[in-house]
Amino acid sequence: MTRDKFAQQSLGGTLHGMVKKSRVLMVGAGGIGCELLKNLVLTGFGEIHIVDLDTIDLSNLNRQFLFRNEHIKKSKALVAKESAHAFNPNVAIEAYHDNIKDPRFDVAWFQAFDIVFNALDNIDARRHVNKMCLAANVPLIESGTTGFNGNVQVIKKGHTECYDCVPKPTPKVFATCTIRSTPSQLIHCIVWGKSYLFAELFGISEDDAPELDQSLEKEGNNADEIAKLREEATKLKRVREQMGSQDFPRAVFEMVFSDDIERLLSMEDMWKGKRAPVALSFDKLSDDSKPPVQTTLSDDQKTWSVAENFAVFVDSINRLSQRLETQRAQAETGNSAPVLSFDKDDADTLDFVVASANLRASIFGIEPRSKFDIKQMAGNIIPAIATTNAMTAGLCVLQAFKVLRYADPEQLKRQAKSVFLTRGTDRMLAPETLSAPNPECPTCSVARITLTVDITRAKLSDLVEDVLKEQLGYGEEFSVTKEGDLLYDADEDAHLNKTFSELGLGKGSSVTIIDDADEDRKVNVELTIDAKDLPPSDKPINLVEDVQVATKPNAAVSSAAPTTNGHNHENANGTSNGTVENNLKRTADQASLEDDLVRKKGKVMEEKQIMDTDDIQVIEDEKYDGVITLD
Ligand SMILES: Nc1ncnc2c1ncn2[C@@H]1O[C@H](COP(=O)(O)OP(=O)(O)OP(=O)(O)O)[C@@H](O)[C@H]1O
Ligand SMILES: [Zn+2]
Repeated sequence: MTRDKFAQQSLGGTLHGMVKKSRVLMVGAGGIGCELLKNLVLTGFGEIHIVDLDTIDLSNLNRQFLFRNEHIKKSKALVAKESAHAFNPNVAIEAYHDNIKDPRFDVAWFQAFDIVFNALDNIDARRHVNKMCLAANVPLIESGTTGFNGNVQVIKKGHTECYDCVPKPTPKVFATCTIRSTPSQLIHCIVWGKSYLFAELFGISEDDAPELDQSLEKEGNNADEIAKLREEATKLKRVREQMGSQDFPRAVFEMVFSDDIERLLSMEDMWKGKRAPVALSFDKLSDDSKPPVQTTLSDDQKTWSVAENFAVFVDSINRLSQRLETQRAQAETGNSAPVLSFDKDDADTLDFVVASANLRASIFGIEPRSKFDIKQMAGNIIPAIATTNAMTAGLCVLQAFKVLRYADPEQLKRQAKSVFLTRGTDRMLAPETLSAPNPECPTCSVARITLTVDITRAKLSDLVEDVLKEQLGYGEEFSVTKEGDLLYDADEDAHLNKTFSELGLGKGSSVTIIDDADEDRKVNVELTIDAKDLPPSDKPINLVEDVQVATKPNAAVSSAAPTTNGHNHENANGTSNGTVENNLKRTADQASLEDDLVRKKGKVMEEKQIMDTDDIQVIEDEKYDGVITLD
């Protein structure tokens, strides 16, 4: 019996032949990636390339089953290749321990694949691969999971929505005043410990903290309170100068848990109808009885008492100060001063944030939590679930079959699905028809033009004046951006005299041109740079071919975002939550009625040995103890 007999039987000869001949790329070899690679190898995908920049961590082993203890600190891509190859030596696997954003993975490299799979954990890398697949015109199967939710989406340039067609929500931010003056939940105290106290003492200042919303200050609200908060931060900077002295823990403690709280209390208006905070005393807590700090630290599931949190606070602040002092002593003069950053897996930083958050919580009458719980909250951790990854990876392969089978893109659009995996609704899997591209999408509704540029000679002004205004016919109102950062518009001319290399624009990088004219607006254009040394007598920047930029159809502006599916609530991990809100969906009752038909049909299929992977729907059927029926 040949190794691929079963794959051939279940897929049928034609599709199986296509699978065997295919050349695919998998980006990311983590939770979804390990499952997906196993599926691809066992199904017999002929040539599989894997890219992952990371090394294996102990915390990966519970679900990333291609990795074992002895692989810790080794490259994920290389170990995944070795482990998976043993499942099917007929498959060729190539592994790269690298960032997918590396210039060596250019458009031509992407073009050599039949399908690209994203098995990533961050929006930035997903957007990059999305862009490369659009540029290379290669179908992309995008996937993501968060806890029990998963989703898979097929992206085909010009025919379906791309990853950027539906804008992604920005991460949650908290108002500064809630964090600094009036916390009402433990998460506010954790953000305070992590993004304010820790950052001010050991890291970069709060001005750079992404979780704090500074807009209140900009709008001039609560002027007195803001002034007070600024004063506190300045005082804390002075306390920071005492780092290394024996009195440092006391100085920090008394400032943030005693003096600042007393000052807050003096703003009586703030506490009308609210529980007023109660300041803590360093001396009293020093005298309170508590176990040795190592005993407290050894139990991360227990909620520590105020005295225990106090002991951990003092202990961790000493550990962190010593570490920073040592780093400073070793730092070379002339380099910027070393700083520490919060990492949920760095025990010193986590202990400090847990103790600080719980002490602050006790001041404001908020329920404290265990170190284990606070680690999840501080690290924005949503537990990764192996089963969700496995199901999602399975769905990726089912969609890949459609990509291989339907060469005609419009047929593919009709046959392939965007699938949502979710709990808490009638159906675990909700397949959806793919939407058409959003005509306003900043990524896929763009025209792509290549420029030959001598990057050491060409200036931004050459691009603006010679290429855009002169050759492509832009008026005065347009902007030039690089990865979302503004380089030029009618009010921003600071960079005009800089060369491309000074602006960090080299081979393969690109800028986007957005026309802001009132009428006949041109479609967005992405200019990709082909860096070349050009003779000094030549112009330093040239269009590769004669092009004209089309104008936007007026109607498209209002018909913009295809938000018909109500599914696009993306969370931090980049997966949508898959809530079923669409009226077009069948109800549970309808679904179970259909189940009977499905089962009958299944029987007939079994008898006739018809193997057709199209239109697979999975329905959880409670009447039959959660049996899953494939239609
Ligand atoms: N730019 C990138 N280039 C290549 N690989 C990337 C890039 N960004 C992320 N990855 C990889 O994508 C994978 C995503 O896997 P997963 O979501 O399971 O994350 P993880 O880091 O393995 O686990 P966790 O974040 O839950 O600890 C990781 O292995 C990560 O290294
Ligand atoms: Zn798009």
